[in-house]
Amino acid sequence: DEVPVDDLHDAVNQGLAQVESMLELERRLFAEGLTVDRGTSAHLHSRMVAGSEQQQNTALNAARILAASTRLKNKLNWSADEARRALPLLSLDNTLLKNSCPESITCPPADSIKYRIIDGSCNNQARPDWGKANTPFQRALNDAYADGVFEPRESSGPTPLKSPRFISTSFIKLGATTANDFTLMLMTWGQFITHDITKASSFTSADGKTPQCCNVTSGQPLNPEYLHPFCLPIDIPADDSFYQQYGQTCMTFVRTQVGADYSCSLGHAEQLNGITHWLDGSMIYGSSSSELDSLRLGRGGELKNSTSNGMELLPVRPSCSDATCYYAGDVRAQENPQLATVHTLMMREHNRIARALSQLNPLWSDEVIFQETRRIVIAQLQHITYTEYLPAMLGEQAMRDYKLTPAAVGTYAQYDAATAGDPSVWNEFAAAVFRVGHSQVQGNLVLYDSNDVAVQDQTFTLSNYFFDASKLSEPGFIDNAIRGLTKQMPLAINPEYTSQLTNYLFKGTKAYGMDLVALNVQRGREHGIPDYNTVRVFCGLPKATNFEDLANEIDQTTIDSLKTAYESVDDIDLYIGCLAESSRPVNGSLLGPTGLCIVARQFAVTKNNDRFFYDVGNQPGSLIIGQLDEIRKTSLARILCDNNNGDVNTMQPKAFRAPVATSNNERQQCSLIPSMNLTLWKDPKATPSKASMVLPSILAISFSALLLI
Ligand code: HEM
Repeated sequence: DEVPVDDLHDAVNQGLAQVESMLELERRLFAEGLTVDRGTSAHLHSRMVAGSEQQQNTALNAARILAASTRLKNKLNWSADEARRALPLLSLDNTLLKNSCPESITCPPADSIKYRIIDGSCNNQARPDWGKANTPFQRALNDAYADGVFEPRESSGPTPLKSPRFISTSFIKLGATTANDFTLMLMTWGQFITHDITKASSFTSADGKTPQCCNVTSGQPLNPEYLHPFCLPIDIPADDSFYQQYGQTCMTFVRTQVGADYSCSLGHAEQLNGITHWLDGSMIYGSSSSELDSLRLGRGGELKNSTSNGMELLPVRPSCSDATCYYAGDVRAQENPQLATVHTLMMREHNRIARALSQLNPLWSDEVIFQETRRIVIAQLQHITYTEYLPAMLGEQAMRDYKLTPAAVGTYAQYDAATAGDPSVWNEFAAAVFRVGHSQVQGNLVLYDSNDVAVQDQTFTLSNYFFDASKLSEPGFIDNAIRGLTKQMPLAINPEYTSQLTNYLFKGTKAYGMDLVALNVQRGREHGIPDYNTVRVFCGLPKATNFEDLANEIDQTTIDSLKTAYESVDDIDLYIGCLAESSRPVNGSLLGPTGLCIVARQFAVTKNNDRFFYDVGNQPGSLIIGQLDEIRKTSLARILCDNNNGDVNTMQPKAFRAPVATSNNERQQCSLIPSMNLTLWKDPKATPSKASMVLPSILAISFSALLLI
């Protein structure tokens, strides 16, 4: 039915007013000191999920649209389903919210775009916004907001869902079962590429402050009148086996910034992805031109760096004095030292290639060398992810079933802009499923010397080094960490976690930190992610009518612990369901069927809709066949060999797999590991011809002659 125009305008006015009062309340709360303090775990967490200034503006505009959507839904007494259906049909074009909609993007002609635009826009001319930074996630399934707009998912029955911390303590076991066929690099690469494609930022004020959602002095919940509207603190049961001793019954949690899409209509909340959705090296190069400017050296196509103890390290922020001074294309680069090591190696790889291209093509400008190098590094990143990482996570069968394997010869012929779809990251993937990788995290990091012997005094505990990459400048650290990452095993993906993540996340100098499992569960609920049973059906599995129906995919012990956490089989959080499934992984994969289906389909979406994907031919940005063949020789092992501090001379060819003879993957001399031949990038047009070299010499001679006179 038609919605009365007056009701629409009223809702718009009320939406605008509601956000104004939110800002007013925010000023009052912040004046009373209700922001997160430096040095607390909440502060480190806010660094992990910090949004840019541009993101904050976009998010506030979207909050206005959301507030109007809720007002209208309430006014017209719509059910959640009615709201879901009707709101997106209501255009804001003729309302005061028109200015809150994103402005349309104009692209240069497709033929002229040889290199990816840094913010991810204009990959597909028909939808220039697709994949751009600061655009919303998309969803594989309908949202599961309780009100069809923004209220977190609720229980399927009369009893409310249990607190995420309760779910964590009743379902997750502390343990350290390892995945013996793999290396810890599999975990770190998973985190590295996560930071290339997805970043949900918590709501932050215009001046970059994060609301505090608990009473930090007492550790108890805040009085509701002090709660910022974007706060959604996690209840900690009073008898919690860990936090009880510290008197904590509240874990701070801020909801994610929301975004508005280009349809300029009302609708449910869709969270904002602060970085480009493409697998395009944005964690190396940034997702905006200002970020890129701050990363480029401006000479020889290189990236900025710093030097310490003779080592090339990430650049250091000016006038920074704490442990978090390095920076890269993503603010999470120093979240842990191993991740910062991989960032350092990829920065070095960029500079290594830039120097080689500059030698081959002395006449190329900084810009050309930079862009050609960036294109090669992104191609390597994609190649390693699709030929080494994903086969290890998903198995060879799934690589075939989901057509994820890039072309081994020639080019991939099927890219067509007219049929390419939306490449945006799926909310279900980012807010729930891919987070199962957290289960692979080791609590103690072991480093190995050049004899592959563990260096006892370099072994460290993760929670002492969150957002502290100071170790990277210690002599020997990077090379020993490379050997550690390619020798130490990750934990298996299963319901066992290290307490470093479940009790000590971002603890800093305190005795306790946050619980990442609880954060993940709360995040899934507040993003309106559907429950596990619903997603099972989307993935082709039968709907379970009771817990025992899960027995084909989940082992009995794990089903029993699901029963302690949930009243109904329809309540299971997607992230927890996928962890539970990995107790019975699909043959050849580390994931159960639902987790595998979502991860595989996400990576298909990311690859197939990307005009610049490295094996796509016949596009202005395509690599020529000879170059593509060189990219195919690349491997993570080669990158580790090429960019260490000089002490890593051997490496197993498959760096994500254990260095053992039984799988024909022993460490071998680096010289035996194939490498790219960069002469394929020698530009015949750009080589100084004899004539062009004669001219400058004549000029130089004449100039000296003039000086002599
Ligand atoms: C030491 C290692 C790691 C730590 C400390 C860590 C920590 C975190 C934290 C604090 C968040 C934000 C939680 C929230 O408030 O919602 C997060 C998000 C996430 N993590 Fe990790 N993580 C690690 C490794 C990994 C790995 C190995 C993977 C996957 C293989 C992964 C995948 C994700 C994903 C997909 C997100 C959501 C990102 C977004 O959309 O913003 N993480 N992680």
